[in-house]
Amino acid sequence: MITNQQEFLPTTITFSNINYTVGNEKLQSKILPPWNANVLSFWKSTLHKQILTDVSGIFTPGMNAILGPTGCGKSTLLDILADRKDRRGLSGTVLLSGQPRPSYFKYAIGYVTQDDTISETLTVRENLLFSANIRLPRSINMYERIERVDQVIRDLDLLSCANTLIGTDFVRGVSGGEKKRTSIGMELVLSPNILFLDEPTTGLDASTAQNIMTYLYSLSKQGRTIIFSIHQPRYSIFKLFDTVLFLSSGYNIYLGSPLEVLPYFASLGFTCEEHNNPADFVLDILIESSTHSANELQAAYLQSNIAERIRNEMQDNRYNGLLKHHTLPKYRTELYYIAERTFCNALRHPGLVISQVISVIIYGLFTGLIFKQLERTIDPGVYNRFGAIFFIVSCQALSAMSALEPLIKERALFIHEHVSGYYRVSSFFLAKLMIDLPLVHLIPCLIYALITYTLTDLHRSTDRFWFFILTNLMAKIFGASMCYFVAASTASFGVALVMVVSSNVTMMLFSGFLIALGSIVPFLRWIQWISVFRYASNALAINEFRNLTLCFSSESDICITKGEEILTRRQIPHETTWDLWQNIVALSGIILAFFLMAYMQLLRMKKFQ
Ligand SMILES: Nc1ncnc2c1ncn2[C@@H]1O[C@H](COP(=O)(O)OP(=O)(O)OP(=O)(O)O)[C@@H](O)[C@H]1O
Repeated sequence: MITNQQEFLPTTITFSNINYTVGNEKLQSKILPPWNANVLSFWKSTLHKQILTDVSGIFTPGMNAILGPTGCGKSTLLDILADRKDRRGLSGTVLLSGQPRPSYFKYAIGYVTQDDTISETLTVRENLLFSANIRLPRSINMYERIERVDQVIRDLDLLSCANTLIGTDFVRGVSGGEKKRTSIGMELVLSPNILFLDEPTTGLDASTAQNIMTYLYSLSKQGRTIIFSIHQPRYSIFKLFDTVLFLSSGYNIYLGSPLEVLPYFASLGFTCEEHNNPADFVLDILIESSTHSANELQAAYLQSNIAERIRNEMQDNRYNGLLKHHTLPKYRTELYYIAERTFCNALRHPGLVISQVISVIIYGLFTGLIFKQLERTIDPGVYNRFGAIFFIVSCQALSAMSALEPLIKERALFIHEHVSGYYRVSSFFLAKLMIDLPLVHLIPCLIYALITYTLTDLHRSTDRFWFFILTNLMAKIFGASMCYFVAASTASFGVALVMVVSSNVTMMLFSGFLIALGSIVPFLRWIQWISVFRYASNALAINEFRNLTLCFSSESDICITKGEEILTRRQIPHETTWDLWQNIVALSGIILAFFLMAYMQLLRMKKFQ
């Protein structure tokens, strides 16, 4: 139970004439008459749609529930009140205790998402500590933060699972209820006056849902304003509410005390059967009502005494509680905590690090066995050496793709934390590069490169060895940089896979190893200049064939062909040192461009939902 009886200055959220539309009205009027909307179903999401219509009301300290049938606009209204919606298509005003919301509003409130966006590879305590460390002001020292986290753990009854991982696809973690309570705890360490929750009971069994709502009720009794959307609450939950707002097709049908719900609907001619749950009773009415009657129900409500009382309360400005100013922590503190979390994440993700290491060992041995005997002959030695080079480069660049799925999964977490003002984008990005790149990419890359170099009969010398390692690293980092960019650009794994595979296949075609570049139609030849496979393979080819003497056959001792001649025949420039290093410079440029584009995409990522 709640032991921290901190009192909060009562804070209200007043909203007037909220209208919200999505899509393009012009597009609808122009496109629909000549075309059938069903045929153009893929355009439907961009067609004009009114989601909320003239929604007004006030939420005061206590339990404020937004109810209604599915798709009626509950989450949309919640996001608008929490300042998480794109302002395009939005009109009306939202006030915080009678004043415009400050710019840091969304960073100073608590917002719990429906699908519990928390780090799955951390324990309950580690997640809470991360939130406390990164979001609490500098004036609160480490001991106080730990004390606050312990307090939240006790309050949320999470002691028994405090050191349990949240859980991934591979590792069973906490239960659904414990995960939801951890999500709430992530916000409570901030001790916010206002807490928004999007469907906090969805997916939970009846007793867990009851526990969560009872806990929220006790929080509201501390003076907090708790605002949440909810689906079909049981009566035992419904009676915990102080204010209920019923929405139907985006119209507010009722806003007021839950105690007055039944008398109000009775006055409209809807009689509730004895022992029926009032929430179920109203939801049944709303499910049966069409948009047209939702409009009429809103008009009836606006003329009621209850609506009149709410309007007076909205004018009243009885409460004046505001939010504490939100400040970001020092850059290096932020970087430290994100890097620490990324490190745990990488180590505890067996699907990534361990499987990567095992697969590169197996693949390294396989490559080594296949290309074990690289004869110093023109035929098949030259052919096999080029094959080995191209294969090694392809393995390095393509194996980075295994990081794509975890990166896409992490996207939702990044968006939630970014929107909630946990950290700067640059510190998130830098921490990922500092930790993920070596752990997830560079170590497997080095293992693969060392095994293949040891087992194959590639041209050996100290200089050649180091250059081989460098080129392998560049190919791998390129693969990783492309995955970062793609994961930052799309939320769909399928689309990401298509983007990565098609770009790599195109670059492979223009490597000069599958088809002579001069044979390709001239207007497509420019692609060779952005082909990472061409630069990396050329670099390794020069490394291999320079100063290599080749014989006519294994049995022959006539060894007069120089490796340089082979390079000339393949039109690979190799005369000067720059000819070799220009490939590394080009690779660095392409890698840098992908990292920059990934960073820009993260910056551009929607701050709204
Ligand atoms: N960007 C958008 N483009 C098109 N339609 C949208 C968009 N955002 C919301 N909608 C539509 O607006 C309506 C309200 O959505 P919202 O998510 O707010 O409903 P909800 O009441 O929370 O539903 P549920 O209870 O099922 O979560 C839905 O019909 C939804 O499809």
